[in-house]
Parts: sequence; C-alpha cells; structure tokens
Amino acid sequence: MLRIAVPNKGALSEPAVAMLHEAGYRQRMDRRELVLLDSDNNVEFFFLRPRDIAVYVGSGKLDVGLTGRDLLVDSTADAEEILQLGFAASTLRFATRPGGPRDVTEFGGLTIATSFDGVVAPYLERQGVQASVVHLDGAVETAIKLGVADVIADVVETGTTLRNAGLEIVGDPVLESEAVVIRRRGDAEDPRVAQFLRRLQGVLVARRYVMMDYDIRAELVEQAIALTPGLESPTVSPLHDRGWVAVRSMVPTREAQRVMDGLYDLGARAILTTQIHACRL
Ligand SMILES: Nc1ncnc2c1ncn2[C@@H]1O[C@H](COP(=O)(O)OP(=O)(O)OP(=O)(O)O)[C@@H](O)[C@H]1O
Ligand SMILES: O=P(O)(O)OC[C@H]1O[C@H](OP(=O)(O)OP(=O)(O)O)[C@H](O)[C@@H]1O
Ligand SMILES: [Mg+2]
Repeated sequence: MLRIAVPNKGALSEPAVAMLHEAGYRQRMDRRELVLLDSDNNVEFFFLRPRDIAVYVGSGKLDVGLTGRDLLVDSTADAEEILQLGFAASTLRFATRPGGPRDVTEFGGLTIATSFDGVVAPYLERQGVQASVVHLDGAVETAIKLGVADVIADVVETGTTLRNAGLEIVGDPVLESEAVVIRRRGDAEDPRVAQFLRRLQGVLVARRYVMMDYDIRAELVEQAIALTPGLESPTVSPLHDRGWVAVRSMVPTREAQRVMDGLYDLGARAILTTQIHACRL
C-alpha cells in the first residue's frame, strides 16, 4: 500500500485533490475525512496540514507527499523534491513600507517577520546581514502596521495582498515555489512511487498539450511537420487521395491557435485539435 500525504486546506489543497482525481485516484467527498483508502489503486491518502507534510514524509512514515517547495525548504525535514506539479506557483519576497529599506543590504539591525523563518534566516546569513527574524503563523502583512516588524517576507502571487496593505516589494526574490511531490531523501527506487509519478506526469502532459490532426498535400508534409514536430515524431498516414497525407501530432496547448494559423496558411485543411484526457509517454 502506497501512503501519500495530501494538503488538507489552503492554496495547495483543491488543485492537489483535482490533480489526483484526474490521475484516476479516489478522492474524499467530505473535507473532514482524514484518511481515504483507494483499494482499487492500492493507495492510502492522508489529508494533513500543508506545513506538516514534509515532516511526515521526511520521517519515513508516509512514502510521498504533495506540498509547496517553500514549505519543504522551510522545514528541517529530510525530504527531497521529485516532481514539479505546475500549480500554486508563488515567490517568497521581502516587503516594507514606502520609504523603508530598499535592499537586503539595508536590513542590518531590523526586525523581519515571516512564516518562513527556515528559509529567510539562512538567506540573510548567506547575504551576511544581521537582522532579527520573528516567526508569525500568517497574515504577516499586518506586522508592519502594528510595529512588530520593519520588514516582512511572505508568499506573493499577484501582489494584491501586499498592495492592499500599502507595502512594496524590496530586494531579490528569496525563493520561487510551486507544488511539488516529495519523498524521503535517499529512499530507494520504488516501483509504486514510479507508477504514481507516471500518472501525475500523464496529467501534466494532458493539461499542457492538445492532439492536432490535419490533412496536407504530400509535397508539403516536411514544412508542416516543422510546425508540428510533436514530442518525438508525428504520425503520417496516407489518405485515399494519393496527393494528400494525414498528420497527427501533440502540440503545446498555448501554441495551438498560432500553429493552426500557420498550417492553414501552408495549405493544410481539416485541422482539428482534441483534448488529451490522460497519457503515458
Ligand atoms: N496566493 C497563493 N498563490 C499561490 N500559492 C500560494 C498562495 N498562498 C499560498 N500559496 C502556497 O501554498 C502553500 C501553503 O500555503 P497556505 O497558505 O495554503 O498554507 P499555510 O499558510 O501553511 O496554512 P494556513 O494559512 O491555512 O494556516 C505554500 O507552498 C505557498 O507557497
Ligand atoms: O499575492 P497575492 O495574490 O495577494 O497572494 C499572496 C497571499 O496569499 C497567501 O495568503 P493566505 O490566503 O494563505 O493567508 P495566510 O496569510 O493566512 O496564510 C499569502 O500568505 C499571501 O498573503
Ligand atoms: Mg496561507
């Protein structure tokens, strides 16, 4: 039985559950369920606080977990990242009041509030800055207004929360994060983990690519394939009309419309894109 940690709340929770569902796993109906057995797939899901996931996986009690890179780095858990999941993308940034310090080099002697002291304190040390780091559990933007800190370091996605708090980003990004799959560092290769990762990779590919079909005159097929090279090699099939061939190829979803325009201009017709539901490459 593969034991998998899944975030039970917060920004990671819903997209993580959606991805597991797309990968064919049973998911909980009730948010209060703590453990869910998917006996068809021989997997058990444990719904845990996002921050605790690296601890469970690092201790070897659970085989793999879905969490944020920032939470993994922030923890002292002995776990490592094995797959990037492409959602919950965010950046850990410093912010302060307008007129405050403009750069990390000006943070000396100041107080910095953050929920990510495990990332921020070593970062400041590496920069040779001596500042005091205060841990807060959340809503750190308020720390400046209440005089608890001069600077904060927090998760920024759109920047709306900072703007609404009247704060400005300063300095370089501390850490780029996204949802990731983690396992205990140094764990031996496990075929059940490999299969779990293949399923998630299948979802990532299905989300990022569409299948494109079109007909093209045989003498133009090389030019057409230059527009749709596919992941390895496109399928080219003869049509009943010998002057034409049918081509089938995977195309990145966000390029699909531009590629269709290019193919049309080249003379391709019956250009269709279809959604990929699942795949194993
Ligand atoms: N607005 C956001 N956009 C993208 N990712 C985010 C956002 N807010 C948080 N995250 C990511 O979600 C993960 C956990 O943050 P989240 O706020 O959901 O949990 P938490 O703060 O530990 O828990 P809680 O706030 O519920 O106590 C982190 O990896 C973080 O980078
Ligand atoms: O840049 P934005 O798009 O505004 O998003 C960033 C905000 O989202 C998260 O807060 P969350 O909702 O998790 O609240 P929390 O502070 O209680 O964790 C994070 O801590 C920021 O405050
Ligand atoms: Mg939060």
